[in-house]
Amino acid sequence: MTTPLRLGIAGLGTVGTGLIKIVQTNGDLLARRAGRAVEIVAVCARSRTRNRGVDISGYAWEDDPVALARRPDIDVVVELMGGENGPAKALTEAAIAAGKHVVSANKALLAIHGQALAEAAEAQGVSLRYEAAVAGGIPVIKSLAEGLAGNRITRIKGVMNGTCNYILTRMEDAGLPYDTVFEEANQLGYLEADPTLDVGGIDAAHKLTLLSAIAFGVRPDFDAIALEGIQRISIEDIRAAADLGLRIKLLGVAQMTGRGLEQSMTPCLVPADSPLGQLKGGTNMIVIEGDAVDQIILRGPGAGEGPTASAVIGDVIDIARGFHMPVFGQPAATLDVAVSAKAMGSKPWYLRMGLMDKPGALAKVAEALGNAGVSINRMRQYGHQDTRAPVLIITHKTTRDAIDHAVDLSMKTGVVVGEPVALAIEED
Ligand SMILES: NC(=O)C1=CN([C@@H]2O[C@H](COP(=O)(O)OP(=O)(O)OC[C@H]3O[C@@H](n4cnc5c(N)ncnc54)[C@H](O)[C@@H]3O)[C@@H](O)[C@H]2O)C=CC1
Ligand SMILES: N[C@@H](CC=O)C(=O)O
Ligand code: NA
Repeated sequence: MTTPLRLGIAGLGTVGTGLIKIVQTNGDLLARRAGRAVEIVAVCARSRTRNRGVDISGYAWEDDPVALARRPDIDVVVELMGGENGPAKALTEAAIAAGKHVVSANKALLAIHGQALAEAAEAQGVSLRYEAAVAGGIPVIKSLAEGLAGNRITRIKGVMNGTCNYILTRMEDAGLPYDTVFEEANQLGYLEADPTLDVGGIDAAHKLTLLSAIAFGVRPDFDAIALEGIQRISIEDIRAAADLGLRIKLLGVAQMTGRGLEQSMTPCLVPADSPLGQLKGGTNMIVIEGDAVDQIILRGPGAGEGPTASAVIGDVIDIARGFHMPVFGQPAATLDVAVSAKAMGSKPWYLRMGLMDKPGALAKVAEALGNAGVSINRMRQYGHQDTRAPVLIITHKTTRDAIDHAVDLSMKTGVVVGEPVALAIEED
């Protein structure tokens, strides 16, 4: 008789509760597929008594996550607490040191400490798996590390934060204000404990860090990503983009160029009728390009209870089956230090600025752009607002540095009111 695989779960919030529901509901199926029973032995959270809609009375309780990690009756520690440092890091390190496998949904922890944790796990011969950490229910880690393992990956791009996509698309479709759609995302269980990680693009950049490590064989390096959140995007931008046949997405791009690995996570404009432009709500999409496969597109729920727990249990089943893989798809010691640049390549840009409503204002801004080497493709002026004349400029292809310089020079003309908004247009 094969012994059961015994789990200890740290964190009983959205994802932890989802995991318990799957184990309790699909126990027979898991046992058949894993070849052995999967049992929850012990759990740990801040509150023992909170009503979670699941019965946890049959599991041992631990107040201290590290004590849970060290329990001799546990084979796999599932870390669903979150946080880049603190108890999540201590528990993961303790579990690895105690020779336990770890399954985690914690992209922040892995993006910042992934290299050290991977080296420790590989030295101990245990698995450290994190499918839930990137794009929730989409099996993107498996796709890259297993299905596409024979490809030289050339580019990854995609929408990797459900909260941001939910906010941007609900504001446009339902004409609802930011605060209302933010609360809806909260109710759906999409938000990080600190939601500035979501809207600041940091959560999505953590995910891109992990994908880049697997795809390009580089050490996880969060600081190598050019980063900007969606906080400055207004309903005016969403409407102006729609008028141009475009939609705003928080888009991650990682590509190997002659200059090295270029990585960015920034709000971008994409054609409204493209697969990325059509993406609604908390859905994520990852486009992967490889030398042999050409292009594949993965689309699915990137957040929420069921989808995220689905990814966690997939990792647990792999461990139950005895499947073992290096943390980032190749031994951590062989990962390169990334020759990376916080760059975005050359693209057309969207610029929205408010100009003083006086003769010559537009000419001064056009001259400023010219002086920065930025060439204008098309321009549109909107109805005046008080003494302000909003103007939209679409440039020919140019670099982020040139756009930043153009914005600086425009501000120095003295005719720009407020902060201009600059968004790259991702055409292909
Ligand atoms: N909610 C989602 O859609 C997704 C979440 N994730 C990740 O999954 C992890 C968990 O997320 P959620 O379930 O949404 O969080 P949550 O806030 O709903 O739940 C966190 C749980 O951890 C427990 N916890 C936190 N600190 C603790 C401590 N010091 N000691 C004991 N227990 C502690 C809390 O009591 C709570 O039960 C995070 O790393 C998050 O980034 C990943 C993908 C999607
Ligand atoms: N907060 C995240 C949850 C999943 O990773 C998101 O909104 O995508
Ligand atoms: Na995933």
